[in-house]
Amino acid sequence: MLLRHARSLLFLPASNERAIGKARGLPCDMVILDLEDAVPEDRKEEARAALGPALLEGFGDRLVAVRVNAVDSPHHGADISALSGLTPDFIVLPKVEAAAHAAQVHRATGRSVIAMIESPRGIVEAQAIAAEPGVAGLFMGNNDLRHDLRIPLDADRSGLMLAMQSTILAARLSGKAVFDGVYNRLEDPDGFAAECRDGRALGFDGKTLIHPNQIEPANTIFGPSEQELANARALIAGFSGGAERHEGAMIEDMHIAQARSLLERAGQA
Ligand SMILES: CC(C)(COP(=O)(O)OP(=O)(O)OC[C@H]1O[C@@H](n2cnc3c(N)ncnc32)[C@H](O)[C@@H]1OP(=O)(O)O)[C@@H](O)C(=O)NCCC(=O)NCCSC(=O)C[C@H](O)C(=O)O
Ligand SMILES: [Mg+2]
Repeated sequence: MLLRHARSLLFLPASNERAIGKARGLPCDMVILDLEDAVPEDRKEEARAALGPALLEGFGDRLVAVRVNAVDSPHHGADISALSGLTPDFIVLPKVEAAAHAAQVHRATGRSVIAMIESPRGIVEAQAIAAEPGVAGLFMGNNDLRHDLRIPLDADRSGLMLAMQSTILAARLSGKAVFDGVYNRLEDPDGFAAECRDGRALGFDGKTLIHPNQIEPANTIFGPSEQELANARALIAGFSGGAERHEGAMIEDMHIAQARSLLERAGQA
């Protein structure tokens, strides 16, 4: 699967053997083995040691990533050493504030990097980070961002809008994939679905997740839906060029291109 086609990207602590086993049967598009915030200090070594067996057994046709600790963390060096000889599809690098940080990790691991944008400096540098050749995509880190921007955890996302749109803009300028941040409330399916719809409407390709019960709704909402696919097929079938009327709206070449990428995403191009 291409990174930009991923809808559901599930984090789990690399120290959680049960969650690793469970992920192999879940319908997520990417599994992210976390060495950073989901792993307590006294289990970092155990988490690193779990990477080899987990990656060796693999996760079927799901994309696989490892999130290391940030470049300025005391754990970063040991994380990079633990990756020697391992070949996850991507390295997720948190708290990226300079393109050079991502380039450094790409050089050290030989893997494509997904850079997390989760600080004011990261937002300001997002265009340079996304343009770095070793960077395949960007993740929003809205929890860290709320902390740095002093946005209360229970406030809506209006205070994050500039940051999210700047990150999407940066990714698109360089033709990279970009994914929405996690939703923390595990027992609020309506709130989760609303945030997925909001994320898709903003332009994110998919959503990072923290729990199995978030996968199906993310897959559905980042879809595309059967109705959207039917509309796309009808649009392409009826189009002969220039500006035309289609079901009461003007369509032009770019609408056909958009319809084709929807079909491509659904494997129906
Ligand atoms: C959030 C959790 C700690 C909740 O755990 P728990 O209450 O134990 O979950 P459940 O009892 O509901 O679990 C039911 C079964 O599902 C499995 N499970 C749970 N979570 C996962 C998962 N993420 N992946 C795979 N499987 C999972 C349990 O093992 C149960 O299975 P079974 O026993 O067989 O029935 C927990 O969900 C969790 O740890 N989630 C991931 C947390 C994480 O990785 N956090 C880091 C990413 S968040 C982030 O990046 C923030 C960002 O940096 C920012 O700044 O915004
Ligand atoms: Mg974070």
